[in-house]
Amino acid sequence: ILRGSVARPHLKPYMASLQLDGQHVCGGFLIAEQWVLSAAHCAEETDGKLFQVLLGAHSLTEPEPHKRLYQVRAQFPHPGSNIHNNKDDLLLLQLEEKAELNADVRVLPFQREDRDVAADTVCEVAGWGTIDHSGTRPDKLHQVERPVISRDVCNHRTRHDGTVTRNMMCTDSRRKDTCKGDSGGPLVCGGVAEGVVTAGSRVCGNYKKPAIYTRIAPYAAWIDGVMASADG
Ligand SMILES: NCc1cccc(NC(=O)c2cccc3[nH]c(C(N)=O)cc23)c1
Repeated sequence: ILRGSVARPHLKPYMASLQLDGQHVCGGFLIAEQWVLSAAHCAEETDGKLFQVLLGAHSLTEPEPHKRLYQVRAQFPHPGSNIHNNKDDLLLLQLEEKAELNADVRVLPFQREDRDVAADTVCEVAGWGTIDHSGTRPDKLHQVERPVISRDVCNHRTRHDGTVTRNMMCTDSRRKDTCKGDSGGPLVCGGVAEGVVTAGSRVCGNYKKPAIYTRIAPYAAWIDGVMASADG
């Protein structure tokens, strides 16, 4: 998160850190007791290894009362996701067991109504992604508030030039923005997850390249289907 602030500890109890060999790779969030939603791009360079999911954390390194690292039973990238574009950039992770819910570990509801969030709506996004252009990685969760911009503005020739589909949404990226390692985290508007951070053009903090999110509502049926089929 560029030019945001350290989040209030444990006030985003749905946040997950997707880790490999103890290193934070991407964000994610708890959508059900045994399920985390993130971005498919996060699993691209993992060489087939499964993530571990850290829940209940504020600091990535310090001991905290409800912090716990969960093993992942299975990962389900959306079948339409691919390395060449941002389409269907969603990843479902089934935890090895149900997460123990408490004050620091909570499920976040996601939007099921497929209707665009109005432009200028101020939403918030959090993550353990890089916090400056030197690539400094924070120990503590950061957050930032960002206004939604219309798909037409985001698709302008000088911005994302028509590549933002109806299944995506954008927020203004002037100065304050998401960045490397924030992918997979939720864009939360009015207490509901409306989008999932995607790296998009990978650019951070440049107003010419607004942040792009995969809208969740269009994928509600896919999410329900995977959870139902895997839970048995
Ligand atoms: N503001 C939009 C936004 C949201 C989330 C992430 C990103 N930016 C990256 O993720 C990124 C940035 C720079 C080098 C990079 N190399 C790689 C990589 N996977 O090798 C990713 C990146 C941008």
